[in-house]
Amino acid sequence: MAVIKTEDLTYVYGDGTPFRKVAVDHVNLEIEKGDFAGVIGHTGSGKSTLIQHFNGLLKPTSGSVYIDGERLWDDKARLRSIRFKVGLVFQYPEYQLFEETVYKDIAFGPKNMGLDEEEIDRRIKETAKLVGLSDSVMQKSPFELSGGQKRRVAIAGVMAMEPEVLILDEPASGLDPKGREQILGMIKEYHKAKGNTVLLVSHSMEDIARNVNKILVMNDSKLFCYDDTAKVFHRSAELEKMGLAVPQVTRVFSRLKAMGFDMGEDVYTVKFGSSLLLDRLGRKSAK
Ligand SMILES: Nc1ncnc2c1ncn2[C@@H]1O[C@H](COP(=O)(O)OP(=O)(O)OP(=O)(O)O)[C@@H](O)[C@H]1O
Repeated sequence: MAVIKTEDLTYVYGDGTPFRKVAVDHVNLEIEKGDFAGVIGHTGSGKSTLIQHFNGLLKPTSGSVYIDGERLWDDKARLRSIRFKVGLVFQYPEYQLFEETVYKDIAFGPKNMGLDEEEIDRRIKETAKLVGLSDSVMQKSPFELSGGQKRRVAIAGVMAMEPEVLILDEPASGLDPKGREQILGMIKEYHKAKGNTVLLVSHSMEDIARNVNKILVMNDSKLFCYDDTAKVFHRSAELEKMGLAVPQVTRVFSRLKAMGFDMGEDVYTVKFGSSLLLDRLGRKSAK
């Protein structure tokens, strides 16, 4: 069974006003348990509006959202437990840190879930390790930390709730290249360790290509596709028409393919690095 399913999901901002805007338009989607998916689309294509339906932050104007087969909004009292099941990390989550210590900040979500102290402590230690926060940092004020570290704390706070689905809206935005790598690497590690469903909204095709195995493309409020990374990058001409730059390495491989160098499917899974390219070219020219 799909962990997230939508049926004709539609959301309209400002309905009945002159500012009416259909932000999500009849989206039918099934996301399987364990998928690690990138959500891409140009600015204003509906990515954030779509994901905010998955934990009941937004109520569909029409259509339905199911989490683990349960239709959201049928029973409002159940929404709280859905929010524990589907963790949402907003852009710049570090602005929401407020506790005196890093430890207390990460503990906030698990405490709200009503877990006992021992379980909270176990989760905090496990999550801190996963996101690379050392013991010495745990009793510091989050405000003493660097920007990248603050973001780790904020993300760890949601991870410690052990949601079945973790959704992150632009988790690397505003960080320098090293910081981006670290945050994305840590999310990849989390997925590997937990096997939970992870959705990563990003403007950067390079970030997406290197990390996920599925891609959801939004275009003009509609779902363009939800498919394996390799298959989506195969549609590079259509993506470019939508203003979505295909990662450079993929583009190079596409051009080489058009020139008669057939390097097979795996190049679209974006195994970065010139060694692969040289290896493939070497093998081709040796034939
Ligand atoms: N609160 C709001 N009120 C009115 N219109 C909104 C609101 N939030 C978003 N919109 C509009 O809905 C459409 C979809 O916005 P959304 O933020 O979901 O897109 P996005 O793909 O996440 O964009 P970005 O990549 O810039 O974050 C856009 O046209 C946007 O202007």
